[in-house]
Amino acid sequence: MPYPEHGEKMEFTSEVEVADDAEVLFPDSAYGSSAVDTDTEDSKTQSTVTLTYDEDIMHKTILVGDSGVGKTSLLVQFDQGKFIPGSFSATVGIGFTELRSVRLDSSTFDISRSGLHLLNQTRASLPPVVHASRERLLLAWMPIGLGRTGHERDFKKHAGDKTINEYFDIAFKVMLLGDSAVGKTCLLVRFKDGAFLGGNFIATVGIDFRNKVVTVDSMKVKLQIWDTAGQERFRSVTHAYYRDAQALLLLYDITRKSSFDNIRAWLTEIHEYAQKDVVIMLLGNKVDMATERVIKREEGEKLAKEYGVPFMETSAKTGLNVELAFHAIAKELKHRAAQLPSEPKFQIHDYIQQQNQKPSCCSMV
Ligand SMILES: Nc1nc2c(ncn2[C@@H]2O[C@H](COP(=O)(O)OP(=O)(O)OP(=O)(O)O)[C@@H](O)[C@H]2O)c(=O)[nH]1
Repeated sequence: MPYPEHGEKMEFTSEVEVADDAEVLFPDSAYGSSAVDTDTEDSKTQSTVTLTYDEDIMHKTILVGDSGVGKTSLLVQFDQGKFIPGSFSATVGIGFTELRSVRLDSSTFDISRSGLHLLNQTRASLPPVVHASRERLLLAWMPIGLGRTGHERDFKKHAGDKTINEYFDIAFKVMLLGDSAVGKTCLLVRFKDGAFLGGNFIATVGIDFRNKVVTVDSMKVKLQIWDTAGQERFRSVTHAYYRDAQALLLLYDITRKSSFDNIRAWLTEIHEYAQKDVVIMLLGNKVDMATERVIKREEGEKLAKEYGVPFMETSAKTGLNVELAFHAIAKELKHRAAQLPSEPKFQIHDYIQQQNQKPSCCSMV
């Protein structure tokens, strides 16, 4: 059920038939997304199906079923065209495979700019009707995508996610939460690519993620950062992801009072859906818009203190405190996971305060 947004078009005229010489190009299986800059074409297969689409389409499909029924094998068959026999090893959590360009007959279904994310999850909704060959699977999957994230195209501009194969010692899942338009996507893009997404605001649809490896005390820490849609209508989608997040960055916009007032409701949701020991950080974003400020810094500090969470003001536009926010989270998570008994307990509040006192901290202007 694709969302009819951003001008995408997709038509299915009849039962899918695919030529035997169908071939998958550029398969990729990894955590994270990457970019291949190829042109998008409208495509047809042997007159029985007509697909028309543009680059703005994003398809996400979830494989569901009991443990051991063959979800992973089906995905590997589709992605790599082979069956991996041997001892069964259960999927832990969730994984995904992304296909970026798929050749079918003489036409090329180029989904490189948006990606096809096939989520492999033990319990979820949206079971697709599938046929057990990768070409048929593709066509079975294509029409049931979840939509796309609004900034996908802008992500791609920043040329690829090099962290896919980057070495890391330990990985954590971090989520960005907060009302729509507070700057979650911009904060992520600033941290990941060092760039600011100005221009027209395009709301995130559903959820998306990007990886970044940071070094904490000589350990490589991979942050898998999930960017959620702030709009109410996507809330039930994003709730499902809270459970296995180790850290949550909760944002409000210092120029919009309602986004600050809603922080209490966000914290209630967090307490309902997230792990009890999840690391939470409150961020007042858009601090560069000083003349339009309606929420004082002290108000943010007071609220954070009330809930016992660290706080800072950020700007995705100038980069102020963006690195610091993610590094503080990475440090806290790393210390929790790999703290030597001899080491003193890491104090995230103290760390932020110390870093803020450094004269060169923390802007990338
Ligand atoms: N001046 C300024 N503008 C910002 C900043 N961060 C984001 N914006 C702008 O605010 C708007 C919303 O930013 P997004 O990052 O897309 O907001 P979001 O929280 O991801 O929104 P949803 O995807 O709907 O949840 C965009 O027009 C951005 O350019 C900032 O730090 N300073």
